[in-house]
Amino acid sequence: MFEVENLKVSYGQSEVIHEISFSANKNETLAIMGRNGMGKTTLFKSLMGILPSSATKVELEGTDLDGMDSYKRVASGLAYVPQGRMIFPNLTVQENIETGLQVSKQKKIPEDIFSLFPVLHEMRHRKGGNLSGGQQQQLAIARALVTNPKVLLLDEPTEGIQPSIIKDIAKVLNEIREMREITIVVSEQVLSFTMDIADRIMVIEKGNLIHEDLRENVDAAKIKQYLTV
Ligand SMILES: Nc1ncnc2c1ncn2[C@@H]1O[C@H](COP(=O)(O)OP(=O)(O)OP(=O)(O)O)[C@@H](O)[C@H]1O
Repeated sequence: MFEVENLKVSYGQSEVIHEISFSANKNETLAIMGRNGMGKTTLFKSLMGILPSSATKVELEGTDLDGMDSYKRVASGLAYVPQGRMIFPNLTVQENIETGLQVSKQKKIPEDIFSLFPVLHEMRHRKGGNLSGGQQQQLAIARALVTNPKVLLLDEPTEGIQPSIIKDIAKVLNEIREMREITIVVSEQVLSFTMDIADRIMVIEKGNLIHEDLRENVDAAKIKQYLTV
């Protein structure tokens, strides 16, 4: 279980995340949806320890992550696929994935990574910068997965990706959850995508979680309203 209680994040004097609390179970996918500027990236960066925050609890399966450096959070089981993917354009696909291996202390990329992403195997000697947006997204997910996370955080994975490829990303995230039984927390603006992967959908607005539905009870019209300006 991944538990966050009363998380606050500020830029200088300006508080942009206001005492957010949520938890996500093992083998659960939670989507946090909201428009641009509502605080999704700030929330994820603070969970990774990239931005300072205060909370009464940030815990992963009993391990207290609050105040921990990013690299220790990764070693404790948190992995992050940032918005914009942030792969290394001048490293090959294989080298990009290998940067994640340092954490898991494995030497070789596990076989299941290439079974999940056959295209990355085909392209393993190409430079990351020469991949399409969808392929780069797969690469960023693969790089995060080789750290053997218990929780995978993905910040707007569909951004800038064409609709047919969005379906593939949804499929692979469902496969990952089935294979590894991990927790996935994804920030998104595309409801059709989150309906394909999420067990639960929350809405973030101006740094507050203001709405929550189980997928089977989703009021699509209401969520779409929150997502349109
Ligand atoms: N470095 C920063 N300094 C000051 N304010 C910031 C900074 N980064 C973001 N903000 C503000 O924090 C709020 C939340 O931004 P954030 O980027 O987390 O939103 P988001 O939901 O991820 O949006 P997007 O999808 O556009 O990235 C916004 O009001 C934004 O202007």
